[in-house]
Amino acid sequence: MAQPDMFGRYRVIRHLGSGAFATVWLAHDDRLDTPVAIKVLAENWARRMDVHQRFMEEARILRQTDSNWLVRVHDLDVLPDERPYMVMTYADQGSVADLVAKGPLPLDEALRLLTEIGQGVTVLHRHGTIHRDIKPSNVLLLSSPVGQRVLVADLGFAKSIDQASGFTAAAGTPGYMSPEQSVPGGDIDVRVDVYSLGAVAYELITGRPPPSPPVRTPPGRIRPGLPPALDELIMAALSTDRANRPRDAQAFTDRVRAIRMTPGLPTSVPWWMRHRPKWVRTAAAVLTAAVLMTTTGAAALPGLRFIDVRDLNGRFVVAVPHAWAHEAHADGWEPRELGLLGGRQPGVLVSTDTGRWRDAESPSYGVFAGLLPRSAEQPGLDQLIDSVPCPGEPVRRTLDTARWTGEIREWDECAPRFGAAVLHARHGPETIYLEVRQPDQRPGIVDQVIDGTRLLE
Ligand SMILES: Nc1ncnc2c1ncn2[C@@H]1O[C@H](COP(=O)(O)OP(=O)(O)OP(=O)(O)O)[C@@H](O)[C@H]1O
Repeated sequence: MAQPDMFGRYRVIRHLGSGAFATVWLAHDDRLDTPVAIKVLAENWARRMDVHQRFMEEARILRQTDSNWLVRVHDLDVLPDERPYMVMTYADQGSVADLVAKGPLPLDEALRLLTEIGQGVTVLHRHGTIHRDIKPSNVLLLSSPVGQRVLVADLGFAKSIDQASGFTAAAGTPGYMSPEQSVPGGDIDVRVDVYSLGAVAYELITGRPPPSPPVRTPPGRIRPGLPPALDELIMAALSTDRANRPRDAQAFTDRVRAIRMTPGLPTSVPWWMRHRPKWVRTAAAVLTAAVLMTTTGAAALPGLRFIDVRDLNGRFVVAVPHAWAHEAHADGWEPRELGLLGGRQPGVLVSTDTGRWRDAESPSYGVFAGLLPRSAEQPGLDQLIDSVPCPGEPVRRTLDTARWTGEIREWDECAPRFGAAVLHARHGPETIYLEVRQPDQRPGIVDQVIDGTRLLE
C-alpha cells in the first residue's frame, strides 16, 4: 500500500493498521503541532452508500459524545477520490489486545481497565447508541499525565437503540458476541454490550476469551482466589438469557467499582498463570532423537519406567515416567515468566500434551525442569511461587541428598496432583526449578524425578 503524503492539511507519518473497512494512518497536524490518527474508508467500500453512511455516522457519534473515554473525532472530510476520512485522537499505547496477548492482568489493573471501558460504553448507552463490537482490540490506550487511559473505539457496527429492536443484521466478533446478536434478525438492546463487557472481563482475568455461549466455566475456576463478586458479575454478564445480565453498562460498571473497593484484593497475577511457556510440540519419535532418552536403571518405582531426558544445551538430565513422555520441548525457557531477572535458560518440558501444561481446566501430566539464572542469592520456593493453583495447604519438605539441597511442596488436592521444588546443587552454583504433575496419588514420584535429575559436566 503506497503511503500518501497528506490527507488535507495533515501530514502522513506511517501506517497504523487496516481493518475490514478502513485503513488507519498516523499523521501530524502541523498547525496545532500534534499527532493524530486518520481513518480512511477503503476504496472498495467508499462507493457502497450504506458503508459510506455508516462511516460518517461513526464519526458523528464520536463527535457528539465527545467523551474522555471514547476516541475523539476532531474532523471529518472527503478526499478528492471521494473516500471519507476522520481525524481522531492518536492512541499512542496500542490496545488492550496487546496487553492481554502477554497473559492475564493483575487484578487491580484489570478492574481499572474494566471501569474505564464500562464508563466509555455507558457514555454510548446514554447517547442512545449500542456499540455491538466491544472487544480488546477496539479498546485503545493513551498515555496521560496521570498514567494510561482507555479510549473505546471503532463504532463501525454501532446502532441506535431506537432502530435496534427491529430487524438487525448479525454483526460483531465471535467470542465477544451475545447469543442474540449472532442470530440474523435478532432483537437486540444494550445488553449485547454488557455481554461483550463480560467477555472482555473474562479475558483480562484469565488471559483468554470465554468459550462460545453458554459459558459454564467461571473465571475463578481458571484463576482461583478471585473475589466471588467478580466471578458472579462476569458470569451474570455472560448469561445466555439477557434478563439475568446487568441491565446496562452503567450497572455493570457500578458493580466493578464496588469490587475494586473490596479490602485485600490480590494484586499480582498468580505465578502459574504468568509462567506460560510457548512450548513447541515435538512428536515423541522426534523427541527420542533430539533429547536422547534412555531408560533409567534400578531405582524406578514398581510398575513405572523412567527415562532420562537431556536438555538441548546439554546442561542437565531429568528423569520422567515414560508413560508421560508423549511430547517434549527441550530448548530452554524464560525465567522472566516467574518474575526473575535474566535471559533464556536451559529448560525441559516433557508431558502428555505440552500445549495443555498450563491449562487450568484439564492440564496434562509431566515434568518441567528449568535452570534458574545464576545470582548471588538463590531464590527459595516462596519467591518463585507466590500463589497456588491448587486448594488446600501443601505438604512441605526440605531436600538434602548427595546432589541437591532445597525445598519441595506437594498439593494433593489437585487433579492432577501438583508438586514443585527448587534444587540447589550441593557442589556448584546451579539451581533448578522443577514442577511435576501426576494423574494419581502414587507417592514418591517427585522424589524419583529429583533422584534422576543431575547436572552434566
Ligand atoms: N485512534 C487511533 N489511534 C491509534 N491507533 C488506532 C486508532 N484507531 C485505530 N487504530 C489502529 O488501526 C488499526 C485499524 O483499526 P480499525 O478500527 O480500522 O480496524 P480493526 O479494529 O483492526 O478491525 P475491524 O474494524 O475490522 O474490527 C488497528 O490496529 C487499531 O488499533
